[in-house]
Amino acid sequence: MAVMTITDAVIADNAGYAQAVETAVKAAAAYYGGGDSALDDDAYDRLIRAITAWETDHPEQIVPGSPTGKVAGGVGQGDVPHTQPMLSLDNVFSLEQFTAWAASLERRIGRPVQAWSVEPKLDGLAIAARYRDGRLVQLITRGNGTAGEDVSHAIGTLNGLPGQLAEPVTVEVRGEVLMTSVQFETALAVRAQHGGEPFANPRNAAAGTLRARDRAYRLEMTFFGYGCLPLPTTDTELAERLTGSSHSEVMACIVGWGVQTAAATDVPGRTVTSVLAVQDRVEELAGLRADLSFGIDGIVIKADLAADRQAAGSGSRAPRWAIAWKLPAVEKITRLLDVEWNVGRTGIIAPRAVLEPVEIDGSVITYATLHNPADITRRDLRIGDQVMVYKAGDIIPRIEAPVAHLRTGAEQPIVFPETCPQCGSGIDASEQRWRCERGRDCHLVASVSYAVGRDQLDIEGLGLTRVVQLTDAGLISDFADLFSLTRDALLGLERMGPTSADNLLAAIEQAKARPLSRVLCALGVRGTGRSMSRRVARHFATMEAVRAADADAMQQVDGIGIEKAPVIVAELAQLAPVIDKLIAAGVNTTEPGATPLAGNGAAHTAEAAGPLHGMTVVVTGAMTGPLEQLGRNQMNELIEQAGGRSSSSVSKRTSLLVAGEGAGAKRAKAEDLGIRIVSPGEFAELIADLLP
Ligand SMILES: NC(=O)c1ccc[n+]([C@@H]2O[C@H](COP(=O)([O-])OP(=O)(O)OC[C@H]3O[C@@H](n4cnc5c(N)ncnc54)[C@H](O)[C@@H]3O)[C@@H](O)[C@H]2O)c1
Ligand SMILES: [Zn+2]
Repeated sequence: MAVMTITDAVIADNAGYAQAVETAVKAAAAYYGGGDSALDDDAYDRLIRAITAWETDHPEQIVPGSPTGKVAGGVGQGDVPHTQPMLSLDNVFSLEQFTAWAASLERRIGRPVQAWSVEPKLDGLAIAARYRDGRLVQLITRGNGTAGEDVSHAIGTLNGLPGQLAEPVTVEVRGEVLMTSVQFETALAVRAQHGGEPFANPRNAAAGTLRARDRAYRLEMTFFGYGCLPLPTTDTELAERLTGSSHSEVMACIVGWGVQTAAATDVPGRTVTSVLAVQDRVEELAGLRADLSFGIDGIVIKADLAADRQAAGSGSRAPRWAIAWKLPAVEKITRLLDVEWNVGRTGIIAPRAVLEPVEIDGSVITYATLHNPADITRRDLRIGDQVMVYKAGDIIPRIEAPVAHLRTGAEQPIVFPETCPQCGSGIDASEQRWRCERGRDCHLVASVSYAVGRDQLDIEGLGLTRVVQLTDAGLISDFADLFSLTRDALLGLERMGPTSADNLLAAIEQAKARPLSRVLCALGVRGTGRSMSRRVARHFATMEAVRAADADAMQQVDGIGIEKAPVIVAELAQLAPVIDKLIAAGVNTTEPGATPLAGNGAAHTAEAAGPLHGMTVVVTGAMTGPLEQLGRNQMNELIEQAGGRSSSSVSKRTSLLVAGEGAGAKRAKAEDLGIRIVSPGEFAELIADLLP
């Protein structure tokens, strides 16, 4: 199990100390008060460790408001006195630390601890529930440990804490209030309906909900008991039974009365008799953490026997007979940079959050799942939000919710797609999970639409609707099948008359003559867009040479590195059936202007002699004259055929700017940098040989 390794911030001087105390107190007040803390637990704990370190070295400078050594950082409030203090817990982070703590406890009580009770440390907030004659009469928060707030208004909203016990006993049950993930999602939805800000995480939602008095809505929470003690009016026999029994016996007793405990979960408390057995159980619980429907932030280990607990006693902040073995933090705050919409194999359109990289439990997280669009709406998520991200074990990281109070006003709404982001078809939004109307054919429609696009094979008359029609009719299973479409097959399609069919066939026929670079681009090899396809085509000159290239040969192409090369080679191999079909259909397999070299397979291109040899050329503004009809991609093709390199941004390395009408910022920048600027007309003369 991971030991905490993150180095803590170091406080440099007294002013830094004062600042740290202020930050920590503010965070704790928000944390325990049900507001949003600006810090995640990990950041808070590191701050506290830094403050503690400073105070150890400068005991004379400790300020009275310091959060260290106090229950709830000293910020808890309330006017209902506790019968016995409700304390914090001391922490350990490793087996060594736990062993040392256990040894010191055994030294203190003067005998070995015979039994340890090992329970999950539920990540919610502590509450005392007072029962009189079996009826739940009062709920009190932990507050400052000595007195808490009366939150009896929450009676009836806590699953697992019955209004009436099975026996008419007078007792105080203590336990944790939290929200399960289902309760949290419901809370977010209800809150959004009422125009409230989202809760940052389940713990925050529980804290806020427990203390809220006059909300127009009620939210359900969950209670797990982990302690029980007598009240002053408890009858003597029961009082003695409670104080004289082992912790595990008391737990069994409250379960019998109808109170829910961790025994009802996948992580029940266990009693074990050795430190090593404690460690085993801790590891087991840690392994189960990711799959739980509620948060745990550690494991609580208690001396089970009443005699051991009494002998150990308590300090002012924490009992000496119990310890929290903390697990690594699985929740961090980071920024939501963007939302991507990915289409899965079956056409499911799933949003995915792009995050400012953040380290959680040893791995760097850059993406998080958002499941479905309703998830986003429920959370009122916005681009730029600070968000609480959760990642435990092997689960996919998820965004719990935004930390709404950290908003600056610069956050932007998340734009939902109106058509399928992969193929452009309609979206079926009737269910929670959106789906492309093409379902499993989405990828086919997308890849064919891409292949026939203007910058690839440029087949006129093959818009999305036609591609969908051909796909739905089962006439194509990849874009190469287009070249074997028959007139009869086309005529069988709806809204396809003889003229349209002939036009389409003619357009397809024309596409067979496209240069190799266009054909390569149409294949849609990952990581190779238009300009990379041109470079590959010019380098190898023929499809045969491209296919014969291994990773080493592929790496000779300008811009293809050691990582990309094998990926391209592998993808081309996978596309072999499609390429074979293209060749069989008579599609052109050569690049004009490039001639293949024997030997190393690299082509000898005309570029050495080209008029733009060695130049980096940028095009901006509207083209006129002989270049008027050319799109950017075609301009770039020309530049590269002329031996130059095309680029989209002006920098010191730019050799030439072709500035058409309406050229603005790029022109100004080129002027600043003293770069040569030509008009479209001048440029056309420069490359006149290459123009048709
Ligand atoms: N993010 C913030 O700004 C911020 C501010 C303050 C505190 N915190 C976090 O709160 C924690 C410390 O606060 P704390 O004193 O509330 O908790 P603690 O870690 O000292 O533990 C004591 C609490 O554990 C809970 N608990 C859960 N399961 C239990 C079990 N089986 N038996 C007994 N107790 C159990 C009880 O509520 C009890 O009050 C730290 O981890 C800190 O990161 C965060
Ligand atoms: Zn689609």
